[in-house]
Amino acid sequence: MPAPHWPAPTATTPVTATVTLPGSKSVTNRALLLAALADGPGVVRQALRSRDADLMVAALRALGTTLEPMRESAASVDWRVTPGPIRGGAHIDAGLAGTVMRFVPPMAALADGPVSFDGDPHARKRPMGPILDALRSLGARIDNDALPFTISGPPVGGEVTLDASGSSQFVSGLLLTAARFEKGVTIRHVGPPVPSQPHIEMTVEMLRAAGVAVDDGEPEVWRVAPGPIAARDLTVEPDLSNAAPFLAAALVTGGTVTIPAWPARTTQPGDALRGLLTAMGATVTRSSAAATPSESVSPADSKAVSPADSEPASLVASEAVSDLVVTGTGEITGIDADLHEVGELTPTIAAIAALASTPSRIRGVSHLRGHETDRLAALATEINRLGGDVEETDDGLLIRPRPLHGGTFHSYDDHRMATAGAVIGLAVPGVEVENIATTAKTLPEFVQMWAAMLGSR
Ligand SMILES: O=C(O)C1=C[C@@H](OP(=O)(O)O)[C@@H](O)[C@H](O)C1
Ligand SMILES: C=C(OP(=O)(O)O)C(=O)O
Repeated sequence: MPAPHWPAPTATTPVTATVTLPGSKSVTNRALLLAALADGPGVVRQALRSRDADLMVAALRALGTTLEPMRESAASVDWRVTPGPIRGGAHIDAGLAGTVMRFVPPMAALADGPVSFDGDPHARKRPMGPILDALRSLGARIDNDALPFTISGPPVGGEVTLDASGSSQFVSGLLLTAARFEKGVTIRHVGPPVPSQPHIEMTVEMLRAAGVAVDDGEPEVWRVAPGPIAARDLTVEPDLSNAAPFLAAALVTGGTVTIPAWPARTTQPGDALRGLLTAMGATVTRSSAAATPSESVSPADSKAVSPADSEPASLVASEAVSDLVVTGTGEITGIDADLHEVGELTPTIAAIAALASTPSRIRGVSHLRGHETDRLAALATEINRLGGDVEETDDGLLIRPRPLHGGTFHSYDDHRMATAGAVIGLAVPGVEVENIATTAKTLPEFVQMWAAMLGSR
């Protein structure tokens, strides 16, 4: 029997809360994969625990990597990762995780036997063609153009041309394993612009921090020399994209939300929230003040690893962090924004825009049709179901102000749709989110954290 819909809590007063977020999905899954490919045992601290991260852990174990928890809590875990010979004969469940279905196949191609992949029903619809074709031209054999498929190798590497306009993960996936291919890999993108550039920068930075030579000097070309990937001890930053719905609550309720440990410098696209929320009427500041314990919201775990007791930070981990403080007035201004580089923020920005007093236009995100669901269609359908006025365009959404009413907000198994419903529910009584449990993809404790933010625990 399906779980009952989640009645999204309405905020009756301005929210005042400090919200501590677990680790970034994108950094966690890159760090684990690189550790599995490294030249010796390494450590990944404050790794996220979530469905996508669990799927990555299971995939790496199936391929012969040993992952042992050194310290764990409900929301995060410090992993000791010991690489092993890459084992064939494995079956990998990618779930609905882009980082598993695009990052693991290049590693699996190096296994000593065939490796099969499958995922959730919708995962079979997510674009895979360009990365599978690229792996073929580098020497792998693959029996399909999407999930499910079986891959065998080994690929020797070399030069490949692909169209990565559908997903930056095609580039990141090849880059992460490229140094382990005999000839390395040169990737040349041909086609409309590649989205999510910060995620590619994240990949390049993490590779360089592991001693891999990456030349990205020529636009849309990435060259990775063959060589070892150094084992590291790194600490994962908090997930700034998952900060989005919580920070949205400050705008929607005219309150203040503080996120501790916001990195001074990061490749996470969530950092763009500072500018986006300012444009929508928030005041955004950084402060080094410690969180007030009584107001603090963190995933329910008494043993949580706090950034303060972690080991020395790596390049990717924050060398300097501060609190990010977002304050709203309750009045929201619409926005005209190209979210091409930060597409995963779109559902939250659209939810805030649906509550604004002026129209919004979101552009540059046609690739969102290949995400967990067609996010443009899903956002338009669900906001309009609540009485909204949202129009899909070729590459985005037009969102015009209109009073909303309660009703069911479908999540389409998309964590960011579910949290978008929660944001709207803050201001609109009677919103019920279908399948709120899908937030487990990247933030299993979303419901508890949301309730705690609203002061109802
Ligand atoms: O590499 C990554 O970790 C990600 C890249 C982006 O994918 P797309 O380029 O497909 O949007 C982003 O949307 C996704 O959530 C995570
Ligand atoms: C697009 C997303 O995820 P994935 O890594 O599965 O592509 C996302 O988290 O918004």
